[in-house]
Amino acid sequence: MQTIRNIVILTGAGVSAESGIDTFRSAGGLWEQHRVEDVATPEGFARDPNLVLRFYDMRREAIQTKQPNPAHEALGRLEREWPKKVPGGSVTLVTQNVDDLHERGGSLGVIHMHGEHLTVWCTACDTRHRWTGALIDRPPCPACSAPFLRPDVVWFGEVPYRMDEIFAALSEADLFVSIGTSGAVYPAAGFVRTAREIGAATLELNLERSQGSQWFDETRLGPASEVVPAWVE
Ligand SMILES: CC(C)NC(=O)[C@H](Cc1c[nH]c2ccccc12)NC(=O)[C@H](CCCC/N=C(/NCCC(=O)O)S[C@H]1O[C@H](COP(=O)(O)OP(=O)(O)OC[C@H]2O[C@@H](n3cnc4c(N)ncnc43)[C@H](O)[C@@H]2O)[C@@H](O)[C@H]1O)NC(=O)OCc1ccccc1
Repeated sequence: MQTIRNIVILTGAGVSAESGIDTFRSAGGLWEQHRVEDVATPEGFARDPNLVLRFYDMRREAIQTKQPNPAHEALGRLEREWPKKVPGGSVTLVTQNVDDLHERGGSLGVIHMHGEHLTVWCTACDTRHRWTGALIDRPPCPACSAPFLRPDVVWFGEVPYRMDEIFAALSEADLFVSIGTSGAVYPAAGFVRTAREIGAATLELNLERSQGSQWFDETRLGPASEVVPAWVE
């Protein structure tokens, strides 16, 4: 039995579903209400910036009324307890989510590979800042005062954030765990195969089988608020 020291965890929208945040591909999900190419691509933003800014202002407002659930809290606990239990051991939490529920659930150093809704990006002076107000009102950039702030999220066709850190953690992983993701979006959906290639054990915790289930040693089905605390305990 391989000793587990370094754990890499990837989460998706499913970990926040029970906090009342829409997932993307489920019935009535975000991608049913909005065309991806209109609201989550640089081309869509160029075509109709107001539509995109309203879409992210709406999501940001909704997310701020939500609370972390037992899945977020259990992952926060794991991150704190694991190094005590396994000296030198590590937990790296990578999320595709732009919400801050992992942080409010007690996780530190979360890698938001697709960005965060609480930061904004000035496309005039290429600086990032804490979100201050609805972007539809074109608030001035705190650094250059230009009115060109956009959501600090990774749109389709854009390069995800902190990929080198993610691949460095994957290359050291003994265990890769995927939670609440459909495995539909790359490069995140490819991490399980990278983990397998370097010999890590792979575990999927999800409500239903995903597009990547065949790549996992084990899949445990159920709501994240139940299967994640059960796995952490
Ligand atoms: C659609 C797909 C085919 N297209 C892509 O993957 C594209 C193109 C592409 C690249 N490589 C490829 C290879 C093959 C094919 C296509 C590609 N990828 C890109 O463009 C990426 C950028 C993609 C990022 C796009 N931005 C998002 N989000 C931010 C904005 C925003 O949030 O608005 S993606 C967005 O959608 C994805 C949604 O997926 P999930 O989170 O999984 O959510 P979903 O609703 O689909 O599923 C929910 C799951 O939870 C489960 N669930 C539900 N409730 C619960 C519950 N209660 N408990 C447990 N589980 C639950 C469900 O069963 C389900 O399985 C997330 O990634 C999310 O961040 N960029 C890139 O590749 O750049 C180059 C590159 C690559 C590598 C290195 C350098 C350069």
